[in-house]
Amino acid sequence: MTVHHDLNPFLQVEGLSKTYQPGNAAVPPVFEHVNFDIHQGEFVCIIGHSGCGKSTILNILAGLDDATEGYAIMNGKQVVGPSLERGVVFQSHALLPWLSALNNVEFGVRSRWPKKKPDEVTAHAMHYLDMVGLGKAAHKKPHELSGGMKQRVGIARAFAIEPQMLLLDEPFGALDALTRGTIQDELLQIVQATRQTVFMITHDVDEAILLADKVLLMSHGPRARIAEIVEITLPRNRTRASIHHDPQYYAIRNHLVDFLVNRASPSVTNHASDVQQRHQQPPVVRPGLAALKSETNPANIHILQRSAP
Ligand SMILES: Nc1ncnc2c1ncn2[C@@H]1O[C@H](COP(=O)(O)OP(=O)(O)OP(=O)(O)O)[C@@H](O)[C@H]1O
Repeated sequence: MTVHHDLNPFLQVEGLSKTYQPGNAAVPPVFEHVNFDIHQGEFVCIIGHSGCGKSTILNILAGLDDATEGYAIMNGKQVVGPSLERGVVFQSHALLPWLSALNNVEFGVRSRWPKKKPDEVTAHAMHYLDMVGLGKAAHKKPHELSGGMKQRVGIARAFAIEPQMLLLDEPFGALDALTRGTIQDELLQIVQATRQTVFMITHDVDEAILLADKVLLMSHGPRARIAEIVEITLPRNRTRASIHHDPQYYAIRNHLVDFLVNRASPSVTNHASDVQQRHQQPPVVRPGLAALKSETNPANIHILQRSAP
């Protein structure tokens, strides 16, 4: 787990709110007072019930939608409009159907570096296709690829432009469980190799624990908020096969599921003024470390020893 001490986060989201009918007081904002930071190289997941505004937040970070209030500052500049500095992958792969997998990735690479020579563009694109295990399928057209392979091409294309920030909107949502697991492993390896900064929406608690440094938990809308930030304190060398054996795993998993099932309704006990709330950072919790402490607590070790056969 990397501990970040820099005071200037790479991405700073401050007082963000979205109202679809700003002039109509009867229509409350979808979300409000959304504050969080993302540091360079961090992988951040956001989880919350359907309709709380996750995709809207991602689209605002991508520059594809505008906030009603508040702003996002990336690398010292306010996010306004789309940019190749931010790569986006949606649930549907959005490949150009008449181009091969390689040509689809090359298309992104050429847009990002128009002066790159053709053989450099190809080598660069192949490097990322190899990373997602598609080197051999590089010349196939999208209709010749499975759903999982198409999504891999989309991921290769997004990583290949080496954006400052990658925004993933449920990229594996439409895939079967087996394919999803394989691509999660690949993504984990790529992220560990590139230290790419990622903001990802997922509905899958296990996916979030596997991939994220921290998970933003969103309360229900309307007036949804980031209710809590959960630090995933598991060591970074995670694998899908071994993660369940870590004593922290179930504590973190239970914490996330408990939030979604029991605690996602907005709190009515926040007495801070509207202005205070607009700048209030969500509490940060580390349920994994609490589990580790209780494991090393002499009282618990005693119980474990007594109950051993
Ligand atoms: N163009 C629009 N006009 C009016 N309301 C909208 C518009 N787009 C989204 N909304 C509403 O804003 C809310 C948030 O939508 P959003 O897609 O961001 O939620 P989400 O958390 O990503 O949902 P899901 O998990 O189902 O994808 C929803 O209640 C939705 O109906």
